[in-house]
Amino acid sequence: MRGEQFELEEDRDGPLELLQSLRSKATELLLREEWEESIKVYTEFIDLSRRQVSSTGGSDPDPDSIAKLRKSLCLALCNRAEARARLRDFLEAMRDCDQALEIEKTHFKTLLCKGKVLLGLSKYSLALECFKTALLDPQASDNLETVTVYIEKCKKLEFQAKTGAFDLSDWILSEFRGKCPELAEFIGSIEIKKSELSGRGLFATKNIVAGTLVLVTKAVAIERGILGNGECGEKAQLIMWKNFVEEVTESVRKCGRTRRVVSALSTGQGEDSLEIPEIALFRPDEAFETCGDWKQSLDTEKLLSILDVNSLVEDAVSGKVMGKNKEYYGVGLWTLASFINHSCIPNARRLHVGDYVIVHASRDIKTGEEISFAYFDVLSPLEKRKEMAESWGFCCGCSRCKFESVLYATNQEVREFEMGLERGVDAGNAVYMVEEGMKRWKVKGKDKGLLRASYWGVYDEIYNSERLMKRWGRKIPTMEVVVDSVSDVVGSDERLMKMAVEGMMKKHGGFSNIVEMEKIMKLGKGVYGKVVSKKKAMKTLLGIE
Ligand SMILES: C[S@@+](CC[C@H](N)C(=O)[O-])C[C@H]1O[C@@H](n2cnc3c(N)ncnc32)[C@H](O)[C@@H]1O
Repeated sequence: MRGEQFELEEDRDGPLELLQSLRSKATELLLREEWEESIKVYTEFIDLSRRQVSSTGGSDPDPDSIAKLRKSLCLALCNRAEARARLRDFLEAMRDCDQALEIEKTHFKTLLCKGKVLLGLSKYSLALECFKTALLDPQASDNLETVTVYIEKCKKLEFQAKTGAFDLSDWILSEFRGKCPELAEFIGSIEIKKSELSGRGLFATKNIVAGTLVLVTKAVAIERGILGNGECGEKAQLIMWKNFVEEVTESVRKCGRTRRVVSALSTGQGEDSLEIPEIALFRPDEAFETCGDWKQSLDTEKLLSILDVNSLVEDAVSGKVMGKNKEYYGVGLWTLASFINHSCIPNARRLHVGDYVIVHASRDIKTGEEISFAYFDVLSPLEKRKEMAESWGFCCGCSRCKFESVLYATNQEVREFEMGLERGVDAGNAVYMVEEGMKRWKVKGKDKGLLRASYWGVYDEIYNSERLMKRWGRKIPTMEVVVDSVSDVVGSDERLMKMAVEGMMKKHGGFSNIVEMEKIMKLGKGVYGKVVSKKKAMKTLLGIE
C-alpha cells in the first residue's frame, strides 16, 4: 500500500496538500481496520480529487498531473470498495469498483476486490471472469497464488450452484476440524406457489429422491451465543435477539435485493393475499440486476413481524447443526427457506453449516408435492401438536391433523386411550392397545404410521426395555415394522435412525446384515442428505464406525 502512495509532493498548493493528508489518514484508518471512518475520509478524498481533476483539466491541462490524480482516484475508489466490502455493503462496494475500473480497466487490486465482492454476492461466474481478467495484469505475477486460489474457489462454487453436488464427507471425517467448507447458494427443482396449508409454499417441479438437496441459502443475518440457564439465559436470548434484529436491519438497509426478498416474506397476516414471487428473485445471478436498486423501504414494525414469523433456530427438531459447539444457540433468517410451511407429515429436513442452511428431502417427493419441514416435534400426539402450532401462531392445516381430528372427534375409545396415556399407563399395554385399537378403528396401511408417530413415546419406551419386550414383544409389531411405517409418513428422523441402529446391534451384535444396513443408510441419507456421499462419513455420523 505504501508503495502506491500519492506522488504530488512537488505541487505545494492547498488542495493537493489537503489531498495528500486525507489520503494518508484514510490509508491509516484502513490499515487499522476502522472501516466506517476510512470510508468517510476516502469519500472526502474522492470528492476533492474529482473536483481537482475537472478544474485541472479545465484551465491549464497538465497531462502528467491529471494522470497522477486519476491514478490516485482509482486507488482510493478501490480502497473504499474494500472497506465497504468488509462491512458487507456489497452494492456500494461494486459501484466503487466499477468506477475505479472506468479509470483503469485492468487495475489489479480493484479486479481482486470486485471478484471478492461478486463472491460475497454469490455471483460465481462473474467473479471467475473478474479473477481471470486480473491474471492478465502485470501485477498478477507477484500474486499468482492468491488469484489461483480464488479462481479454483469460483470454479468449485459455480459447479455446486449449477449441480447441487455438495460433499461434506471430508470435513465430517476430519471431525469438523478447520473452517467449515465454503458453500454455494443452490436452488433445486422447486417453485413458489399458493399452498393449501396457508399463503405460499415451496413445491417440487420434479420427482425428488430422499436425500437430494432442495436448496442451499446463506443467512441474511445470524446471531449465535451461549445462553446459560434461568434468568441469565433469558436475558442472553433477549440480547441476541436485539443484535439479530439490528443485523437484519443493517443488511436490509444496505442492499436493495435483500430488502426486496425480505419484504416478500410473510408477517403472519393475510397470507392468502400475498404476492407469489418468482423463484428467480432468489437466484443471485438473476435477481441482483433487477432489484439491486430497489428503493422501497421496510418499516421496523413490519420487519419485526417478518422476523417473528420467519426466523429459524438452528437447533430445531427437523434440523441438524454441523461442526459447531453444541452449547451454542443460533437464530437466523434464510429467505427462500422461509417459504417452507410446516407439516406434521414433513418431507424435508435442514442442515446448518456455517451461515448456510441446506434443505434436503427426508423422503421421496413427487412432482407437484409441497415441500415441508417440521417446525416442532411431530412424533407427538395431536393435542400436543396443536399446542405447539398455537405457540407458533397458527392452526395446522395438514392432512395428518385433519385425519386425527376426525378420528378423535368420532371415537370415544381414542379419547379414553389418550386420557390413559396422560395418567401414565404401562408403555407395553399402551402400544398393545393402539395396535389392537387400529384394527377396530379401521386405521389401515400408511395411516397406521400416523398414529404410531403420534404415540411414538410409548413405542420408544417398549423397544428400549428388555423387560417390556419380554412381556409384550410377541403381541406387538417388530421395531423394524414400526420404524418403517413411521419414517414412511414423517420422513427420516434422528430418533428413528438411532432406534434402527440400536435394534440392529442388539439383534445381530454388529452391522453385518446387508439388508438392514441398507435401510439404516437410507434413514441416514434422509436425516443428513446427500451432502454426505462417502459411506465412511455417513457411518461416522450414524455412530457405527
Ligand atoms: C415461515 S412462514 C411459511 C410461508 C408462508 N406460508 C408464506 O406464505 O410466506 C410461516 C407461516 O406460514 C403459515 N403456516 C406454515 N405452516 C402451516 C400449516 N401447516 N398450517 C397452517 N399455516 C401454516 C403460518 O401462518 C406461519 O406463521
